[in-house]
Amino acid sequence: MGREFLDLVDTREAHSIIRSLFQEIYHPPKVEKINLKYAYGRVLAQDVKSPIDLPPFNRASRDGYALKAEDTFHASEDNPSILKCIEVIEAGAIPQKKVRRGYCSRISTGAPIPEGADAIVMIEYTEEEDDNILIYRSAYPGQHIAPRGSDMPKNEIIAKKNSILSPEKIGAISAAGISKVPVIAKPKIGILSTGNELIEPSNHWTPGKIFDSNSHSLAAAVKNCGCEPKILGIVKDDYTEVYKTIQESIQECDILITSGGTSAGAGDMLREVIEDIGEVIIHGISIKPGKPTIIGKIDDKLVFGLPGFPVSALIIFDVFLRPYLMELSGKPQMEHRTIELPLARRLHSSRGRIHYALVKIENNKVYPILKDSGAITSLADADGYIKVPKNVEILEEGSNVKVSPFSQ
Ligand SMILES: Nc1nc2c(c(=O)[nH]1)N[C@H]1C(S)=C(S)[C@@H](COP(=O)(O)OP(=O)(O)OC[C@H]3O[C@@H](n4cnc5c(N)ncnc54)[C@H](O)[C@@H]3O)O[C@H]1N2
Ligand code: MOO
Repeated sequence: MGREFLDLVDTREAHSIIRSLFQEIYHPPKVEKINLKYAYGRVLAQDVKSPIDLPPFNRASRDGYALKAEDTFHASEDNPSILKCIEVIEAGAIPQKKVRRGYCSRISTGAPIPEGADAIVMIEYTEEEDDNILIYRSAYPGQHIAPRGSDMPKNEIIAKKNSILSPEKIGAISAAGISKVPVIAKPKIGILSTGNELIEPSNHWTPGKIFDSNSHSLAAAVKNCGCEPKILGIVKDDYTEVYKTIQESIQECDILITSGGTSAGAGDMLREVIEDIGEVIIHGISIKPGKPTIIGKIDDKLVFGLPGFPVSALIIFDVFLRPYLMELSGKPQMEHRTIELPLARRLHSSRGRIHYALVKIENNKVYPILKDSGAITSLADADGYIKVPKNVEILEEGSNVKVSPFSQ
């Protein structure tokens, strides 16, 4: 007998080991400063405060005349106030003249309010007649003026640590004159497929070969967790090649995910390679599918050896990587919601391992997908999975089950 995974750990123990490894290796998360241009969707690593008052000066919020409100108190359509215009202030200009009683300045929206003025009357309620400006409406002090700091005073928090940079937040940050923001660095996740039978989907099929689907499904799942996947390609079941590739690629990423070669087959040497370069922490989890999963550590980085079967690889990713990767990238995790519905037909499970059974939901009933872990179509059909406890062998038709949907 080979030295394959004889010491299975149960899922709870596996979670507890993974949680402490992430805590030990990847905390606190790496932070990088990036240009606001690239910040959409990223997670802020610190509070961002405004270094200035916003608006930075008392600002006109309408086109019209800046004046003293008291000059207009009795103004009406029949009895306009008559003022003299002393200046025209465009947005971006600096007012040169003080507005005194009996005078006004023509002003554009966004321009600074001249000294002495305390209100704006909109251009629609005025008329220019010879040298005079006729004001047909009264104004109250402060009318159509956005005072300095009224939008956001200096040092106020614009966006909080851990918030996701939305278009609105990016707008507010740039309005404060900030062009770079500290964000949580996206963890780089290397993805390597192992197997002599594998070829790229872009290659021509030849007998005995299988298109590599794990690289692509795992890369998408990694992205969905807010991390950056790096597809490293396919490596043959050859000790030296696997050794060299893992040793080199671990340098370029924070976590390495491999698929295939975890089991007891002739070409399965992943365990040996990880042991020779670093250490194997777990080999074998009491879960179905995914039993031969390997978790190891190389150069203080984690390596997850997922089983080659596409269903097994994705289920193990979902159960043992997704929650930790999301936490690492700062991506908010939705509450793990499940949908409770009756089972459409009886489901047999194997005793002794927690069974994650793929299911489809139709007409408010849960249909188990009865293909094996190698069937990629079972994934494409599945809406999610149900968790069958390890001591349960049969779930009867009609019994209520909780479905964990794949896309949260
Ligand atoms: N004697 C035993 N055989 C197997 C056992 C066992 O306990 N004793 N466990 C079975 C279980 S359970 C699983 S799961 C698989 C896991 O095997 P490996 O991780 O070694 O995976 P491979 O043998 O390399 O591949 C399995 C299967 O998946 C296909 N595959 C692999 N990589 C990809 C990929 N990137 N894209 C698409 N398909 C892939 C591969 O062609 C195989 O068909 O072992 C069982 N055997
Ligand atoms: O553990 Mo394997 O992944 O059952 O199919």
